Amino acid sequence: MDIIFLSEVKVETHLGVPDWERLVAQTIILDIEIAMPHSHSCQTDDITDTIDYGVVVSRIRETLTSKSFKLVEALAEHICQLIMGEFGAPWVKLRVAKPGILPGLKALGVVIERGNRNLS
Ligand SMILES: Nc1nc2c(c(=O)[nH]1)N=C([C@H](O)[C@@H](O)CO)CN2
Repeated sequence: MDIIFLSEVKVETHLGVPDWERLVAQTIILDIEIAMPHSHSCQTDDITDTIDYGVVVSRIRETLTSKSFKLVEALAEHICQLIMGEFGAPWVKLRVAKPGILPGLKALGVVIERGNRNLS
């Protein structure tokens, strides 16, 4: 299985349980692993045979600027479903970190995996 990774992707979004928290956009940090449906591009050297990671980042930024979530869990689910649904990835692992929310810790958040990495 081949994996595309996107490390420490900073995205502006409206997120938080209390209503006041969602009034102003905050920066979240994503670490993403995306399984490829096949490894054809390793032989063909052709961008159309793979998942274009630039397009993935653009779609994530686009959707997270237009949407608002209360829970990091719900935001993470939305991003995983977007990547699998729009880009045909059979498996995604996503870490969503909210920095600077609680005193005494750097960041908090969730890690979720969706799909089946053995399908690729
Ligand atoms: N499991 C979770 N717990 C909490 C979340 C969350 O998204 N998932 N969010 C909050 C608040 O938004 C907090 O980060 C700031 O007030 C609390 N707990």
